[in-house]
Amino acid sequence: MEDETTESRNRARLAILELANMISVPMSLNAIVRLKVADAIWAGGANTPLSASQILSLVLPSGDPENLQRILRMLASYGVFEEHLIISSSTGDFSSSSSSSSVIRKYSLTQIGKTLVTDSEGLSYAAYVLQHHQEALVRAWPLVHEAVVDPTTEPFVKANGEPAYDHYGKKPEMNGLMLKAMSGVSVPFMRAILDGYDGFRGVQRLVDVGGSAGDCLRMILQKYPTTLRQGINFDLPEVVAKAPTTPGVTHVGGDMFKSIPSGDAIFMKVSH
Ligand SMILES: C[S@@+](CC[C@H](N)C(=O)[O-])C[C@H]1O[C@@H](n2cnc3c(N)ncnc32)[C@H](O)[C@@H]1O
Repeated sequence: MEDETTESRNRARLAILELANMISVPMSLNAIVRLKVADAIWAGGANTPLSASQILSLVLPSGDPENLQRILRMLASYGVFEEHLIISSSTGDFSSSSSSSSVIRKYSLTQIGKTLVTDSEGLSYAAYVLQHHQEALVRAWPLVHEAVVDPTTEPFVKANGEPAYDHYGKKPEMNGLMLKAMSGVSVPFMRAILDGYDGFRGVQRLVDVGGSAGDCLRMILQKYPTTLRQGINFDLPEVVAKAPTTPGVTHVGGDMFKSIPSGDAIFMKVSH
């Protein structure tokens, strides 16, 4: 039998513990999004390193800075924040020790952290984080093994009694969050695509199947204002009912499994 004390065996034990506790990472991310920490640190571009106490004073009337610091440290280890250790002679900050010279931990945003900052259009990846950790989805995760035991009913349905999009459609707050999450992810993605891709050149009537709020079509229309005459944003009726009015974009509600509108070109983009 293999030696139980070998280095590789010890590494494996640590790895399985880390995997078992992995849920703490997205849940911490969810917490800092709910607390709006990224916008507080960013402060219009300042991105000045702040202590947990300083961040807390910006986001809540009161709270526990030590617990916030635990979350910040955890996410710093995953590259969301940069931790700055500041040597101070004496402060009232909880994060410093009582000795005459102590260390204060401060946090700024990394490139990853900046994806959570609300931009001038009111968008960021924050809604995507929240969308992925809303209760209905979280309820389904412990049932993933059921997809193996009985694949006829997906875990989401077992947990919530109906398929995800039926569920979203009945809950305006989930529907709204889904629209915001998709816009937050798709606008920067589409900007990057359109920088180097010109496959929509010459298309006059373009259909986006599952187009959500219609952001992708809006951006394509902006790139081809003279040739692209009509964008058809096709999505579920509840979704297009909430989509903003956009010049050149016609919102059409329906079920893509039944039929989709015709066009010179039809595209479909998933968020990831
Ligand atoms: C992952 S989102 C992608 C949204 C958008 N294409 C983007 O990339 O930002 C999937 C979209 O498909 C839509 N959808 C789901 N089932 C659909 C159906 N049966 N018919 C039409 N649209 C559907 C959802 O409402 C949602 O807007």
